[in-house]
Amino acid sequence: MLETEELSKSFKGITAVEGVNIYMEKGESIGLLGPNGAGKSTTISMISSLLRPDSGDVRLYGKSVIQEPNAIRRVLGMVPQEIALYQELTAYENLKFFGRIYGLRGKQLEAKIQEVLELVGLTDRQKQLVRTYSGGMQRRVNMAAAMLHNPEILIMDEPTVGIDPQSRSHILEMVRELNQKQGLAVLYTSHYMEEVERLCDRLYIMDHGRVIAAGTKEELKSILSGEEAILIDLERPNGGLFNELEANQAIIQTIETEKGLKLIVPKGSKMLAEIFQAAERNDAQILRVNVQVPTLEDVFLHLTGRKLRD
Ligand SMILES: Nc1ncnc2c1ncn2[C@@H]1O[C@H](COP(=O)(O)OP(=O)(O)OP(=O)(O)O)[C@@H](O)[C@H]1O
Repeated sequence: MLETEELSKSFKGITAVEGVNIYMEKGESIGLLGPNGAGKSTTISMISSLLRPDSGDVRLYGKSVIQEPNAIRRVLGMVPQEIALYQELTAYENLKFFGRIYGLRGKQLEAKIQEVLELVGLTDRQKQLVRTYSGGMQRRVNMAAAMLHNPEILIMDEPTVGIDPQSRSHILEMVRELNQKQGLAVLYTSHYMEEVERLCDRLYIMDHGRVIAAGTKEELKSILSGEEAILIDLERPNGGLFNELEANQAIIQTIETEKGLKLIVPKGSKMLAEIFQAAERNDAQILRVNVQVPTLEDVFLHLTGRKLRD
């Protein structure tokens, strides 16, 4: 249905996106995952025809979006990262305004406004000024606005950044239902691994403007199928232990965590005795040790050498 061909974009000599190929089938839920500055927003701006690529193209049902931008605007609902609403109008008035831009009028517009308000759970609050809403509620109005023209594809740019946990959970649930029950195709960008794991069928991992890995969650995790993670909770951080483990050739990666350390080791390697000996040598108090199968977070770390969020 939708695909990009070698999309590239630079800003004043800085490469934001380079050679990105992404495709999306009808009704699919795709995640675009990467740290800040990876090029996610730039990519979706080009997909939605808001930004012209330096080279490459976007195709909707085989036709170039650059040549026919209106075709994608008709089928696409876009929820931008920034809240794009009139603060001094009510949610209802905002939706009326956006509905008119989409060419909706009269009873049809009225019915659609009520339908999308219901969808985002704001029917009861529709007559209140948007500025009195929480960030999460404003984001929900943004989503409602993106749904007014019955889009086939919903693109969401980090929709849960900076909002309260209740609204976050509400948004995730809503997106899942729209995708699974109504067959809406979703392109979801995030730097929260758990969100894309919950929502998306397939993932593209971006870093420094490029797609560095793509596939289903299972496919991506199989990159690390030969590895496992050992989580070590320490009474307090211990630099000596970290340095010793980091220097150990048998350990693939040593990462500091909130509670202590995480080691990526070859599957089945019998490292525990060695870890306890190292702890003793460094006077480190181990509270708990857990062995874990790799997560998508580990896959990201493996591919980039960095954590998703610092
Ligand atoms: N309009 C612009 N002018 C100059 N540089 C830009 C512009 N838009 C993006 N960039 C740069 O391009 C790179 C990619 O940015 P982009 O916003 O696409 O990343 P992102 O993955 O969406 O990150 P974030 O989560 O922070 O939005 C960054 O280095 C950014 O500073």
